[in-house]
Amino acid sequence: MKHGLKPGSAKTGNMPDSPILEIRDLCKVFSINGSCLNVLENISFNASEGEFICILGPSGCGKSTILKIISGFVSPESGRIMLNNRPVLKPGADRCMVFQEDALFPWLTVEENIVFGLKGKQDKDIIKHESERFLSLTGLTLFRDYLPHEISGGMKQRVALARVLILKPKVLLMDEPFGALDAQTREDMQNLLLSLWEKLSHTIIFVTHDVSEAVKLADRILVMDRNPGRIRERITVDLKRPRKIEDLQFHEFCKKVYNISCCK
Ligand SMILES: Nc1ncnc2c1ncn2[C@@H]1O[C@H](COP(=O)(O)OP(=O)(O)OP(=O)(O)O)[C@@H](O)[C@H]1O
Repeated sequence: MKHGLKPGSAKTGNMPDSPILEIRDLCKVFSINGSCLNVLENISFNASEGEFICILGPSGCGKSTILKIISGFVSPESGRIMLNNRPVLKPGADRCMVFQEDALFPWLTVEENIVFGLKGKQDKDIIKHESERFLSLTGLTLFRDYLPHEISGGMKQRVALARVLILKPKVLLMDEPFGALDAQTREDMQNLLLSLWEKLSHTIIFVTHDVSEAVKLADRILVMDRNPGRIRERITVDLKRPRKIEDLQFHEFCKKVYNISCCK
């Protein structure tokens, strides 16, 4: 059972006292052609261990910038990030990112891509063991010797997911990872991600602009405004899991979130 929850239940608003990730008062300004763009203003939220948070908002509201700041690749003007009570000041393997573009190494096989981050850090037996485990968890065992150009877009995203999960990050940062996939593959990937999350208990911060994707996946949804990017609303998704888009309750919840995210 993951993070002390009953299987099939969503978290309610009662988060443990000590979050794994604390984001406090993040502000970010980008300078473009001599003028300043106030991209993020006072972004604050916590994530509990094993929590699945979706950040939902319109294009340009700063969703990706939040992930880049958490990953340590972009510095905020002000504010702080604490991971396990330690300040985040630079990139680290405890925070891994999955993007919309798979960014696999085209000259490496599926298996070589998956174990790439372990090379030189673990001994051969452990790498082999972990490789088998993650190939199996992501349904890629039969495709281990294929090159990226020989597999489908959904399979590439499975490789991208396995490649970061094998590093056992504390926090998985996902930037519209399924945005380029067709509807059926996208649903398959959402289900795969949820099953991996149940087994591996990662904390996930997932960016999307798709309301039904956020409702299907999240324990909590942070709805953002733009210009400047701010958190307008925090919504606990108290629907039972697994969530099915054909259920009336799911549909009603999506309508509620849609109304919140669309009205000013
Ligand atoms: N390195 C940069 N230099 C200047 N401006 C930037 C930079 N990165 C992002 N921006 C600007 O910051 C704003 C927020 O960008 P960001 O990519 O975080 O938004 P987003 O909500 O993820 O958008 P989308 O959903 O379209 O990906 C945009 O106006 C973007 O042009």
